[in-house]
Amino acid sequence: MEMDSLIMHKAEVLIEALPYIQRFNRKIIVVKYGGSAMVDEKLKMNVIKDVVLLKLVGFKPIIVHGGGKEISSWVKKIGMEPRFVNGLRVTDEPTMELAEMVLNRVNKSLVQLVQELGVKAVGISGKDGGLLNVEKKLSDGQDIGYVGNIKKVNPELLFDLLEKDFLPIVCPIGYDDNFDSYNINADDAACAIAKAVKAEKLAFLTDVEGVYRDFNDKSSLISELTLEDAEKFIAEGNAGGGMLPKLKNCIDALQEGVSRVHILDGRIPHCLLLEIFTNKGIGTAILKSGEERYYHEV
Ligand SMILES: Nc1ncnc2c1ncn2[C@@H]1O[C@H](COP(=O)(O)OP(=O)(O)O)[C@@H](O)[C@H]1O
Ligand SMILES: CC(=O)N[C@@H](CCC(=O)OP(=O)(O)O)C(=O)O
Repeated sequence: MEMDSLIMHKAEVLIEALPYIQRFNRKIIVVKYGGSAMVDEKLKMNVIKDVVLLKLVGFKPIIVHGGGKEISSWVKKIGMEPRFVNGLRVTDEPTMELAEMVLNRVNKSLVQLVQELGVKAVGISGKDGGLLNVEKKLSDGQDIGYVGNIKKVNPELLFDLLEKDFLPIVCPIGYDDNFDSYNINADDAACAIAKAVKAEKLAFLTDVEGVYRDFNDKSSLISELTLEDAEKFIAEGNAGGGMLPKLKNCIDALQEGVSRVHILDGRIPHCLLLEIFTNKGIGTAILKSGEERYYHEV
């Protein structure tokens, strides 16, 4: 591209972003950053740069992160075999201890990256300020150990942090009423937090392009799903593995007041910016019927 047209193109990209910047000004965006999209430091930095940019242009982002892959690798290191039932980790006492250590470590590594970029971040778990109050979760009646079902969210601490211009980074560990520690699926934590703070947007960053109509056919990526489509998709058995809890959480979030939910490929550099600031968007958007995906007003 010629120098002049390159500069012009850059200006056009910024202008295209304008309605989105206006639309989301001072609005809360919850970004669920999955462990499967944390494969290397460069990728992590790209994701964090996007979130920092969102913050600096006036959005109020909250990161809720996972770290499932890293927990599994540490479980193996201590000679145990990771076990999952319906996408949830079977969490005995040693696994609980390890999961909390690993998630706290991931948490502080994200805090560091944000702060290296000059934005103030505070890393907390669901224990802090009573953010996530849980009860023991059973999976199809089966005892899967210290896995938490979120009973109540107390978002006060998050509002205080946002008010003081901090970027909150939350790891999915919580207490029950007896102050026993529980491991929470990070998608569940992100959804519960997005509902409690009435987020404008909830974006799941994962390791697939989005939702495929047929998981074995990579050309069947769905760019938009209505709530009803998503319910039908699940009922027909098309969502397996980790996508099932993710889609259920998407439906729950939309029904409980979150305006837009997205499933994005966190391995694509700057996937968040591409989704939020361009008229093309990427990944899968789950919308209420009649809602438009893009904003055009200036
Ligand atoms: N129809 C589908 N479309 C996309 N992904 C699917 C589908 N069905 C099952 N999956 C699985 O869901 C996974 C994403 O969920 P998960 O592994 O829990 O990610 P994360 O760690 O980001 O939460 C994908 O890697 C894929 O294997
Ligand atoms: C109960 C349960 O399954 N907890 C998850 C918490 C981390 C998580 O959800 O991480 P991802 O988002 O990277 O999958 C786990 O132990 O793996």
